[in-house]
Amino acid sequence: MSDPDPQQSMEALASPRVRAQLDEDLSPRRLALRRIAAANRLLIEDMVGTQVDPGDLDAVADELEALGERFRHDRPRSTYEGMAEAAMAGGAIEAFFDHSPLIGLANPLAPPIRIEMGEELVTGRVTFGAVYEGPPGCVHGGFVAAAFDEVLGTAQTYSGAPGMTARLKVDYRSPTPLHVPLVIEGRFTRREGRKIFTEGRILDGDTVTAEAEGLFVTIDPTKFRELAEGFDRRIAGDQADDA
Ligand SMILES: CCCCCCCCCCCCCCCC(=O)SCCNC(=O)CCNC(=O)[C@H](O)C(C)(C)COP(=O)(O)OP(=O)(O)OC[C@H]1O[C@@H](n2cnc3c(N)ncnc32)[C@H](O)[C@@H]1OP(=O)(O)O
Repeated sequence: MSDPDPQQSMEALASPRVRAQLDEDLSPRRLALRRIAAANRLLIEDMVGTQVDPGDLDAVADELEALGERFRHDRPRSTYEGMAEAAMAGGAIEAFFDHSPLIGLANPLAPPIRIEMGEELVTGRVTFGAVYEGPPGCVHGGFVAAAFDEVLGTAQTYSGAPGMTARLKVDYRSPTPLHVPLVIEGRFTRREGRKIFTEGRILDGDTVTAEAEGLFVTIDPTKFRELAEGFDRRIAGDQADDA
């Protein structure tokens, strides 16, 4: 495999994450999808621990089921399939990141983390709400790890040859609080052949709540295509089973 041009990789893979979080030059469809996701995110957050009168809960469920019916017919199996503007479909790569489960503004499951890319440091900013609760008042450790995966996954692009996460080590130093603006830092430290080393930490003010080391392994871009093709075959098999 030839070494990719670092500048090209940054352009192709890194900055679109940042551009994906701007509101500039968006099509009406993407703006609407982001609005829907934001409303959905708020709904999910507000529903956790709801104080709605128990007698009203069935009526709320009826409303949600009726709303769900409007989307059911075109529910995608994958965002690659469902997002006509996404990179895999030949459109703007930023649209692909709109669906990220960590940074995607059009994905209601995303907290979302806001990514900034400095000269050497990637900074993620996020406030985790109630739906991410693990220990009382604190972020579930799995979501801490997921946040690191995203931020270190961005930092690895500074290597010029980004790949997939092979190994993620997390040290949980102190509980990571909910409802508090957190800073997640990520750095590319070195590259050895296809192995890309990164490290990062999560800060609540001056307190380090967690530290991580991530190993990424450069892959041939065709691996993404193979993953997509394998997924298509699996779906085709499912549909044949359903018939
Ligand atoms: C167009 C639209 C698309 C846009 C595109 C965007 C892309 C940006 C997406 C961003 C997303 C955010 C960032 C999230 C990133 C994930 O979340 S990725 C998802 C989670 N990760 C995975 O699913 C990966 C699953 N694992 C694998 O597929 C394979 O194991 C790997 C990682 C590709 C490596 O396999 P391989 O290519 O066969 O490499 P292999 O020869 O086994 O290992 C190479 C070297 O790495 C070492 N190594 C491998 N695994 C390990 C390990 N676990 N521990 C230690 N060393 C290891 C080997 O020892 C070897 O070392 P050397 O002998 O060279 O010294």
